[in-house]
Amino acid sequence: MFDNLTERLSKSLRTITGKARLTDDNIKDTLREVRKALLEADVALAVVKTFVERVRKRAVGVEVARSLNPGQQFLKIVQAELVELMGQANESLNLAQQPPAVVLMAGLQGAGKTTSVAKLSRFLKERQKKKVLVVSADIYRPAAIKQLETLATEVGVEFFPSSSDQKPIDIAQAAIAHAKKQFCDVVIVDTAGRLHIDDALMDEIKGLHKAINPIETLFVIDAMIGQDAVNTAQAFNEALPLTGIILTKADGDARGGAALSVREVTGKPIKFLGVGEKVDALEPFHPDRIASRILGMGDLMSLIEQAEQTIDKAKAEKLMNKVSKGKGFDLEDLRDQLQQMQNMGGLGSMLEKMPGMGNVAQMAQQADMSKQFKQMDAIISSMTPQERRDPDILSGSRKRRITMGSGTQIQDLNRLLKQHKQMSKMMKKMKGGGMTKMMRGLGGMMPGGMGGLPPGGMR
Ligand SMILES: Nc1nc2c(ncn2[C@@H]2O[C@H](COP(=O)(O)OP(=O)(O)OP(=O)(O)O)[C@@H](O)[C@H]2O)c(=O)[nH]1
Repeated sequence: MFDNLTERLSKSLRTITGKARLTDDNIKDTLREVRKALLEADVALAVVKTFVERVRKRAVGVEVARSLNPGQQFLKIVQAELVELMGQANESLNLAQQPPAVVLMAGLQGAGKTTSVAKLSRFLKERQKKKVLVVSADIYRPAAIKQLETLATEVGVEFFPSSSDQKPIDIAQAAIAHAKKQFCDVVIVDTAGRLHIDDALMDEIKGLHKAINPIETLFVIDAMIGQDAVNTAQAFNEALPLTGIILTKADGDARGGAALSVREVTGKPIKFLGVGEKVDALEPFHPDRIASRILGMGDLMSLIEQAEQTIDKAKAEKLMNKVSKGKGFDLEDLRDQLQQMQNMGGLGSMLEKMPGMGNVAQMAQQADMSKQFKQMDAIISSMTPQERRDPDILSGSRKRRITMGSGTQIQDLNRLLKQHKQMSKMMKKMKGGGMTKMMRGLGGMMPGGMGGLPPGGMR
């Protein structure tokens, strides 16, 4: 989401890096560029102004620490201010109340409310071991209720049936009463979408809010709507006592402005980012990590957490044992690793979180790495178990058989074998451990050891 912004900001900050001192003039020049970069990323004008002014105030007359050059010092200020802009700490959901804790979802049509209900319920179930019940109070779009039912089944949470001839308040109250009886911890209420700010529907959701008194009222907003995000967020914030925001479609090519503006204009924290269409594509929002990502410093913490969530621990351990006993990293293992990368959203999404890899990530996405992964998978699948264990036995005729079987060329197979050799060497060096360890290693290489530090990076 932040690719362009990252690129523009890095460019503008580069000019100040070479300077011996931070002066009024070079600060002014750099800030002009920063301002342009933010506006281009669709950050609201008022927010840009406040932000630039805050950075300027902090930068002017600052004592440059001996260990940092002026550019780094300036970067540190920009990072701290970005964090400030997006809210200090990650504010998770407040579910501490007599169960069930009621969560109300609000937002425009198509913002991703229903999908977010499913993602959130899965998140609460898997990460916080909560018993979740979901219900749809969208009586206008009959397919909406069915959509929620399908998603609830997919993520394995309880669905409370409703129908379009009921009243939204009755539906929500019945669901809450049912949840109490069933000892559910959380009830998530999905609501009807609005095409735009529509008085009748706004009144309806206000009434619903009053009747069920949710502990969390989450506003779901699509990052792709750019500058409009601010007006929409403001309108919802005035109508409802929002407690937080879910910013969806952060995986798309949105320019990132919404992420930077909504907190400032509503005063409400972004609590989650939607990063894909699948039900597991939800990330808790950490302003400090996002600030690092925007500044091209990567987000290793999120990557490591994600790896720990998705990587099959048993398999990783088996691999570690195998490699540490001096047995090779074979093609079967390579296939497992590729699979795990795919599960983590593919190489592009992983690279995006690595420091300085933003551009490479874009290239990887453009080159459609998933196609290459599929091709590698097809090649390995066309080998016999013996060949996978010991690729050195691959003679010319075996290679021909494999490429015929997988619909690939000899060059593709040779490339795969070369990549496998390289990975195998790397694994030996790390004595197994696969991706989690590889990323830990990367974290350790960061200036200041970001991987080992609590989120916060440079502060
Ligand atoms: N890429 C991407 N797509 C998303 C994300 N969240 C939702 N979507 C997609 O956005 C579309 C709309 O999502 P819904 O959940 O149906 O939206 P809604 O707000 O419930 O819409 P209404 O029920 O009509 O109000 C669907 O195609 C989703 O798959 C996300 O984080 N990333």
